[in-house]
Amino acid sequence: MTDIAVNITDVSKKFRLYHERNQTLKAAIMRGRTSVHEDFWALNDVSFDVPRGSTFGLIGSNGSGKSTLLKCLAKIYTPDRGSITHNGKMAALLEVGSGFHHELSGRENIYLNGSILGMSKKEIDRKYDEIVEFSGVERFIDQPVKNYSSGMYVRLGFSVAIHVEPDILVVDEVLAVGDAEFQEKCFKKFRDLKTNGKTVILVSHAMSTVLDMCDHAAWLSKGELMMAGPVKETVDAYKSSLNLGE
Ligand SMILES: Nc1ncnc2c1ncn2[C@@H]1O[C@H](COP(=O)(O)OP(=O)(O)OP(=O)(O)O)[C@@H](O)[C@H]1O
Repeated sequence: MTDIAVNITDVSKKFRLYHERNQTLKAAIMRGRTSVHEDFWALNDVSFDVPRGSTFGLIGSNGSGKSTLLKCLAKIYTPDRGSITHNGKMAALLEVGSGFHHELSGRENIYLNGSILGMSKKEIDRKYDEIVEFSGVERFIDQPVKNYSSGMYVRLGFSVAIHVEPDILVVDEVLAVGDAEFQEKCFKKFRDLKTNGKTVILVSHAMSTVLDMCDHAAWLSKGELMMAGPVKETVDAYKSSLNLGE
């Protein structure tokens, strides 16, 4: 078995930025089907490995490409160049409410989201009570989730994701919307996963959290990898770049 949970090699991802030169309907009709756009590379030749069993922080300023990279990991986006390979079962919690159907109840969404993440109905039946208990939203479990607060969404989403028992758990900044008690519960869960040799990849703007939780980190800036390695060195380098006005 390899010591690498995720290998990212020369990953680039581009988006199209559309520019409307003239906003009138007449101009749009005259222009026909052609549109004016430029290619924007949100990730540019990014390569690094995530060691198995590490808690790995992804850091960098707003718009540096962290969420785009996580979406490539979770196969929501396909990179335009490069490759990503991972060893083991992956579960991802990316945006508040992603994978949930707003009209359905919390109970129905546990089954929907659980099966999207690869659990069988039998497995969800078995874990259902634990999922609800960890989420702390028991009272509202039969209400449509469109009435949930963002913290409640994240509680339920996180609870489903960890009950998939993934080898690699990928979490975007979403935990920040949970309250202090729930965040502490999540951090405890990260420690348990680490003790059991599982890998956690998380995005955070809170450097104290990254230093506290992670052993490794990668720093992205404007879609490029600036540094990947032990957490302290990487966070220090990122912080000094901010003092210098990166
Ligand atoms: N679907 C999209 N279409 C066009 N541009 C996009 C799209 N998704 C992301 N981008 C652009 O890609 C860049 C990287 O965005 P991304 O969300 O990955 O950054 P981030 O590091 O996660 O930022 P933040 O810390 O603010 O969450 C940004 O400039 C953003 O505008």
